[in-house]
Amino acid sequence: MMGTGKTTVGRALATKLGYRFVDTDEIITQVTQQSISEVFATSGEAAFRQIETQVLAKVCAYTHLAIATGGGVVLQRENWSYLHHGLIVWLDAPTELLSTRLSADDTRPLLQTGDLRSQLETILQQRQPLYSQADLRVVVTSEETPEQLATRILQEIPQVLKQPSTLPQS
Ligand SMILES: Nc1ncnc2c1ncn2[C@@H]1O[C@H](COP(=O)(O)OP(=O)(O)O)[C@@H](O)[C@H]1O
Ligand SMILES: O=C(O)C1=C[C@@H](OP(=O)(O)O)[C@@H](O)[C@H](O)C1
Ligand SMILES: [Mg+2]
Repeated sequence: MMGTGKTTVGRALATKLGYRFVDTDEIITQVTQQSISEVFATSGEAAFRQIETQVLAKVCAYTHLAIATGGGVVLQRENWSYLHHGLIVWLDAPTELLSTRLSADDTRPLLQTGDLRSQLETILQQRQPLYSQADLRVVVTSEETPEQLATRILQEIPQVLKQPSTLPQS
């Protein structure tokens, strides 16, 4: 979800792994030569989603790469086949924390109309079933730095790679 820290924590995670890092929004900004807000304003959300899918389709093929996506990447069914090239981490943060973080932020076009808190709640409610399809859910609180969160993600990844029930019996 927007504001949970995908861009910030994803970068920290890549550093810890010795991986490269890309953010799909940053690539979209580079290829369109427009900010995300400008893409939404001039071309609309549907066009943005098409570009996002094209970018994801390219970057998902790389190994040793941590990818931060936009929070709406879960909305397009075909994106899931690309996401599943890797391990999908869901940063799950309460709307209260998100609204504190994003109250002075005007870079997320979907949050620029109406009351921020209720917008976040509405979008989160719609997307929760999609986010819950991720491989790993990490609950975000205000207490941990991006580096601490990245460390915790690294600690939790082995548990989803080696589900006891899927291991061969010895
Ligand atoms: N663990 C954290 N602790 C404090 N602030 C954070 C943390 N993670 C992200 N932030 C801040 O929250 C805001 C949103 O983070 P960002 O990485 O852009 O989220 P996303 O990419 O999920 O929308 C930024 O201002 C960022 O600096
Ligand atoms: O959730 C969304 O629909 C969006 C999230 C944004 O990225 P972040 O999740 O990094 O804020 C960005 O892709 C765009 O504003 C749409
Ligand atoms: Mg981001």
